Amino acid sequence: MTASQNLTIALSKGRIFDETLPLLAAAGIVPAEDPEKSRKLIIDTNHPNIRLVIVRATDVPTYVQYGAADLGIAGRDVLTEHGGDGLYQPLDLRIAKCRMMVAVHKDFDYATASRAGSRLKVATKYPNIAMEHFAKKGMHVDIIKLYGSMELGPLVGLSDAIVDLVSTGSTLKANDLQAVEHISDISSRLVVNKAALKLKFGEIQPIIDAFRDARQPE
Ligand SMILES: Nc1ncnc2c1ncn2[C@@H]1O[C@H](COP(=O)(O)OP(=O)(O)OP(=O)(O)O)[C@@H](O)[C@H]1O
Ligand SMILES: O=P(O)(O)OC[C@H]1O[C@H](OP(=O)(O)OP(=O)(O)O)[C@H](O)[C@@H]1O
Repeated sequence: MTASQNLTIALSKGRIFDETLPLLAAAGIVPAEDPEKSRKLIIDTNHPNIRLVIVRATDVPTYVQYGAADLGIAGRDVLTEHGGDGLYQPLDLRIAKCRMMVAVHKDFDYATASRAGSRLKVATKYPNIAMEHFAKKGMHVDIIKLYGSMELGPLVGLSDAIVDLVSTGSTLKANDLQAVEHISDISSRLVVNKAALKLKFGEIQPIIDAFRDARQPE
């Protein structure tokens, strides 16, 4: 019998970690620590050869692409912005579900602004997704790249619109914004380094199978 190979799984703290815990459990993997309580970036598990690395959500594809992690879990938003080079995406895990939307201040006349051929200023953390969306509509936009709190953009005159994630809608509502266009449905996916899948197939495939069986129905 050959010894099991080491596996590294990249996860982000917060909702992805929380929603991944039941899937990990279904694969028999239990983290030794809670990353919310620990400052450690490498978390051991009940398997001596499986460890978790805790990284920013937007960095998960990069760790997996370069093979610093064999597997990772990332939102479709993050994967689309990254481009997906070097990544095998076998499974939609149906977690961290939300929608990518265009939103504006509730008093802003978006219908007119988007028709008149005027340039629209759009603040977003997702410049590629936003560019593609407005290009398809034939609209000219100036993209302003932000790293968070996009909802502030229209309130302080930084932008006319935002492209951001919406779940309950309460962040938009609390900031007098409204969604005007749906760009795409978002959920998180399992991503696997393509070389690791070949070299560590015996370790990785059972995890893919366990996640597939344990995910919520559509
Ligand atoms: N309100 C939400 N409801 C459900 N899923 C969400 C929501 N906001 C974001 N997500 C999904 O969860 C993923 C992780 O979001 P999270 O808030 O943990 O990281 P982040 O703060 O967006 O990323 P980073 O730390 O890299 O800036 C996102 O990429 C998206 O796919
Ligand atoms: O429609 P809602 O249920 O209000 O959710 C939408 C909010 O969720 C996300 O932010 P998040 O909570 O991840 O904060 P962060 O981007 O600062 O991490 C997103 O960027 C919105 O601001």
